[in-house]
Amino acid sequence: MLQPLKLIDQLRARLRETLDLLPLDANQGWVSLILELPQPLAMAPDLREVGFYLGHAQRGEFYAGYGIAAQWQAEGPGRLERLRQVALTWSKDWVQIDPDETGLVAQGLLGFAATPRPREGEDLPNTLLWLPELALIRRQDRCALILTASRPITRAALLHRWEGWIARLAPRLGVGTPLPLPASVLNPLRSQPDFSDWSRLVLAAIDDIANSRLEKVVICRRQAVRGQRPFDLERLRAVLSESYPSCQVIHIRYAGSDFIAATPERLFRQWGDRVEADAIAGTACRAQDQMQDAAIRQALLACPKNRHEHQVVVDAMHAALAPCCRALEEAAGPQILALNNAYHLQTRLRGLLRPGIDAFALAEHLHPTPATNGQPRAAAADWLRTHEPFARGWYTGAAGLIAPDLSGELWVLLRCSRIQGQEAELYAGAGIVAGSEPESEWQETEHKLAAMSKALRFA
Ligand SMILES: C=C(O[C@@H]1C=C(C(=O)O)C=C[C@H]1O)C(=O)O
Repeated sequence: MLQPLKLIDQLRARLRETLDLLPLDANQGWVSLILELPQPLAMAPDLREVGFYLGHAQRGEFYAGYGIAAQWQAEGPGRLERLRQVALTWSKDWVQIDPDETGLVAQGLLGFAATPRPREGEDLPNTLLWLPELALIRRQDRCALILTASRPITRAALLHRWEGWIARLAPRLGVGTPLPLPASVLNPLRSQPDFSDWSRLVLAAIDDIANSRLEKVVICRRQAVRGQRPFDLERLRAVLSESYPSCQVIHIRYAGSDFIAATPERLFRQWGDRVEADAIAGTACRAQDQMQDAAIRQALLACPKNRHEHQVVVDAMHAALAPCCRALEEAAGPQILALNNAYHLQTRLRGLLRPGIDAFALAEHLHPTPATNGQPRAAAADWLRTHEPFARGWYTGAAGLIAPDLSGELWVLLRCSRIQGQEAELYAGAGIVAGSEPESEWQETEHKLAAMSKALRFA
């Protein structure tokens, strides 16, 4: 890695060399400058200000955004369509200059809460589309810095802002990935619902399933914990990436609140006229012992209750995608998705899209799937609104990157936590179908909560 000072000088010089390429006319819109970084980065630093981070260790990718060049918010029915209308202007109003021919593009973050109706106690906007002022991107071995601003803007103002970002970022680029701290103790605070209310909820759901009002509903818990030191989010990102390399680590810091997830569940990826979506439902906790672990895997594949719970999700996602696609197929399955701590059943759907179907339209059709809400969709949402004792916020919502051509990839926000200083609120849920039992579903949520709580102990 270059010495920080040298890097600052190099980036400043490149900025001054390339600034004249930017069209700073009086037109409204945005402008981005993409500058290649001389060496691949191991990680994206947390500059401790408003920003977001999406990283996938196995793919060797991250996209970190800092500051706000532009943002749009929406809520209520039609929330995604309203933001889609904004993003449709990107292709003509967002000029991106890539003088180093990196082939990388500036993207926006799209994120949204579980339901379009905001509820009290939610601290992130219900639906948010966000262009950061500075982004660090890594794809395979290629790394770039992307600077973005709203137009019109003068060259002098741009230089001042962007040099400021480079000065703040460059000294942090040479610093390696933070190591886990010695394990500390987490004290559990309240769980909403507690076990007895949980049992009542699960039994009520099973009743409504027996009465054919529902086929499946996903009931969730919120568990508060207190650590012995303020959590270090940069370290937490590193611990989560190391522990769950196939998961997408998503960190959003906005309006003084930190939301972080390490999710195994990709809602979809869309590029050109293609879409891939993953149905993930059906869970078993893994064992240390290899023989026992192999038996758990086989038992999950053969378990009628889990297969049914999974199939409900596959069928609903198939039905949701069908109107968007001119061809749609699902892989033979289900397959096993193996995480460090759990096995899930997974089925991949692949489709060829009809013209005009972009990432916003796919999000609108697909979200929420019965993996996190239930089936039928509206009945399950009503049931949860009247029964669940807290606002889910962004938990079971989705987030991901959207490119200027409105293609993108969204991840379901699971295995996540809202963090404030030394306290964290963790979320987890379990799918209830005929044959579910309160005790084992509670154990499943305990296990899912542990994915985040274990990592928090080292941060
Ligand atoms: C709801 C959660 O997970 C979802 C529910 C699953 C299940 O019930 O088997 C499995 C994966 C996720 O789709 C969660 O992690 O909180």
